[in-house]
Amino acid sequence: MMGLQSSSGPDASPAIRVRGLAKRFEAVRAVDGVSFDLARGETLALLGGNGAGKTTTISMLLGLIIPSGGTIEVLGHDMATSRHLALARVNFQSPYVDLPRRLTVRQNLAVYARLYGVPDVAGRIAELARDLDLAGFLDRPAGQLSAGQKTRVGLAKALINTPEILFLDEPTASLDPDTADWVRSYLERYRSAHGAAILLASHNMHEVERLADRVLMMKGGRVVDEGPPAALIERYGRRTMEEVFLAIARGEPMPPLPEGDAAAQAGDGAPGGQAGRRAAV
Ligand SMILES: Nc1ncnc2c1ncn2[C@@H]1O[C@H](COP(=O)(O)OP(=O)(O)OP(=O)(O)O)[C@@H](O)[C@H]1O
Repeated sequence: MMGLQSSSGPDASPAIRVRGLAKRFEAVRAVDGVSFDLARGETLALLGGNGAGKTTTISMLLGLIIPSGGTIEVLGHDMATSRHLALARVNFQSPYVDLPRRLTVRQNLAVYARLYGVPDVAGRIAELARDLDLAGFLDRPAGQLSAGQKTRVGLAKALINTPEILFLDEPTASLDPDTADWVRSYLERYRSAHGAAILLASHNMHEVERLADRVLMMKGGRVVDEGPPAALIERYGRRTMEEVFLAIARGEPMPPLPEGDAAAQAGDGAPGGQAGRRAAV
């Protein structure tokens, strides 16, 4: 059986592979040559100030916006030609998407479960209601929920098809610190139980430090730096990701390159990389 899983087949591919991704809105280069991989089981945070190009990037990964250039592979499928094969196996959560307000939480989840072809709809809803503590408002119209309850329902919707890639936009928005912490632990458990990859957009740097294996810093539609949060904090000589974020957003002077890195990374056309950072900032 091993032989069937060739190293170039869909199962060996990263969760996401993006090369030279670009999107122009008339004169605005919203995304301008972005390349990165998201490994299976990895959590990658997409960071950047307002207008950096995060939402446009995620929208292209979800097939909601057609790129002006570049390629996207999701779970080994080219999004330009076979996006339907990829989209059935991913899902997303965003506080900016409202569920139909008159349908109850249970009805909403059932609609999404059927759209994704979930085999045991009632069973999956019961499971998520237990995991995300929805039981108290499962039969209430979605329009009558508090902001924090809506966030949890949004997560349940995002997990309904047990996705292999989860796109999260501010997953703990409007949650009190205790519930936010609990949701983060739940996401970590979900990721390890299912080997799922997570692409996270968040302005909460504490959340990023806690959840992300790696961070992509975007500015002006380009990736200006990348690395694990601890490595970025060390390289920038700061104490937290919040301070790193501010340093990059404000274009503060870069720290010196670590010994040996300059030669190794100069001219490196690989995703991100210090050469790109120098050029882009
Ligand atoms: N439909 C559109 N038409 C024209 N310009 C757009 C459109 N969508 C986004 N832009 C522009 O593209 C750039 C990137 O926007 P994007 O929403 O991707 O940024 P973002 O990093 O998600 O920002 P935020 O943190 O504010 O959500 C911005 O300059 C924005 O004004």
